[in-house]
Amino acid sequence: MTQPINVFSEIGKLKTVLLHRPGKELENLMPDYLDDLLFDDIPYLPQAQKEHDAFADLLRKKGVEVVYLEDLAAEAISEPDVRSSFIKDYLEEANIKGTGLTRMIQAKLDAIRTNRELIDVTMAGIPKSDLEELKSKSLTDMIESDYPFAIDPMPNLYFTRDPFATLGTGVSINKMYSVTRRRETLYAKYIFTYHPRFKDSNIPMLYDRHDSTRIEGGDELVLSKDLLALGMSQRTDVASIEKLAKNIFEQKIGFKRLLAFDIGSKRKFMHLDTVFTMLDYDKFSIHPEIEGDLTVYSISETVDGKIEIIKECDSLEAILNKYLEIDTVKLIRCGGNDPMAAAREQWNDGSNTLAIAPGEVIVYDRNPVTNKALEEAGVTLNYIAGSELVRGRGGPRCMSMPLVREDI
Ligand SMILES: NC(=[NH2+])NCCC[C@H](N)C(=O)O
Repeated sequence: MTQPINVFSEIGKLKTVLLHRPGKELENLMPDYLDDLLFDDIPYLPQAQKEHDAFADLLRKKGVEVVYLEDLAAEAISEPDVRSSFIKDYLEEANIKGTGLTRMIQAKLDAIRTNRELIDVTMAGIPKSDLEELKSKSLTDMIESDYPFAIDPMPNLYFTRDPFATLGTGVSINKMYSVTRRRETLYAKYIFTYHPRFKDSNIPMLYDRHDSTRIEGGDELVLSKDLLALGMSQRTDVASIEKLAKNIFEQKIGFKRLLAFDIGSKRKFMHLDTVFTMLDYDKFSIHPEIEGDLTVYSISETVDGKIEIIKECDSLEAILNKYLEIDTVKLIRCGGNDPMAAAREQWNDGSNTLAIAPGEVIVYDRNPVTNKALEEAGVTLNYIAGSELVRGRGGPRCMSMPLVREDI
C-alpha cells in the first residue's frame, strides 16, 4: 500500500495534493486590519474562487487527486467526541473576550448540523454582528470595543503550503510566525490524528505547533530524497531548523542533510519559496537578489548520532552543485535580465512555481517576462490566472501542499 504521505522531492510526478478553496474568510477582510491579517488588498471572492477552481481543474486534468482541507477537516471530526474536542480547542485558541461570549459562541457552534458547515464557520471567523444575542442590552458589557470580530477570520488558509509541511513520510505541523496564522494548524492536528486516510499510519510528527520557535512550510523544500532546503527568513527561526533536523534524524525519515539558507527578514522575501523553487532535476527559478554569496548552514548527523553544523559562504549555484552532485545547475532568473520586471514579478510570485512532474510546472500567467525565461530554458509551463488570488501574496506553490509524489 502506498503511504498516505510520500514526498521525497519537489518535482516527482504529483499524485495527491491538498488545497483550500477560498471561502467566506476573505469577505471578512477589512482595510483597517489588512496588515495584521497579512493581506495587501481585498480579493473579490467569486473571482478568486473561479481562479482557484481553474487551478484545481488543471491539476485534475493532469491526473492529480485534489483533496480539500475543509473536507478532510470535516471528515476528521466525524466522531462526536472528536468534534467536541475540536470545538473546545478552537474556542481556547480564538482569543475571545469574555466567558459569556465564549459560552454563546460555543452554543452556536454546537448547534451547527453538518461538520462541513462547522468547519466553514470556524475558518470564516465570527463577526459580532452575526451574534443576535449581542444586540440585547444585557449583553452590552460583553462587547469590549468597536473591534468587529468576536473571532477573527483565517484569510490565509488557501496558502496550504505553510501551516504544515510534508517531508518524506512525515509532517511538520508548524508554529506560525503571526498570530493570524497560528490557529490554522489546528486543522492539521485533527486531520493527521483522526482522518481515516492517516490515522492508522502513525504519521511521523516532525514539529510541534506549540513549540516556542517558528517555522513555516514556505521555507521547507525537499530537494531530493537525501536533501532538504530550509529558509532562515522572516518566518522561520534558525533554532526551529535545528529542532526539525534532530526530529528528522531521530525518526529516521531518510533525509541526510538540511541546508539552511539565510535570506534575511523582509516581507517581500517572506519564505524561501518566494525567491527560489525547483523546476527540474537541475533547474531552479530564482530571484536575482539571492544570486550573490549566501550564508548557508549545512546540518547533518555524525556516525555517533550528533548533529554537525557547517557554515558556508558561497553562491547558490555553487552550493547546489556541491550538494546535489550536479555538474552545473541552471538558475533561471525571475524577470529575466530586467531588474524592474524582476522586482515586480517576484512580488507577484513569478518565482513561486509548482512542479507537477520533472520539468513541468504551474505558473501565474501574469508574469510574462519570467515565464518567457522559463520557457526558453526548456521548462513546460501550465498557466493559471491569479489576479485576485495574488492579492494575498502567494503563488501556485504556496497554494498547494503535496501529499503524495512519485519517487524519482
Ligand atoms: N509559501 C508562501 N510563500 N506563502 C505565502 C503566504 C502569504 C500569506 N499572506 C502570508 O503572509 O503568510
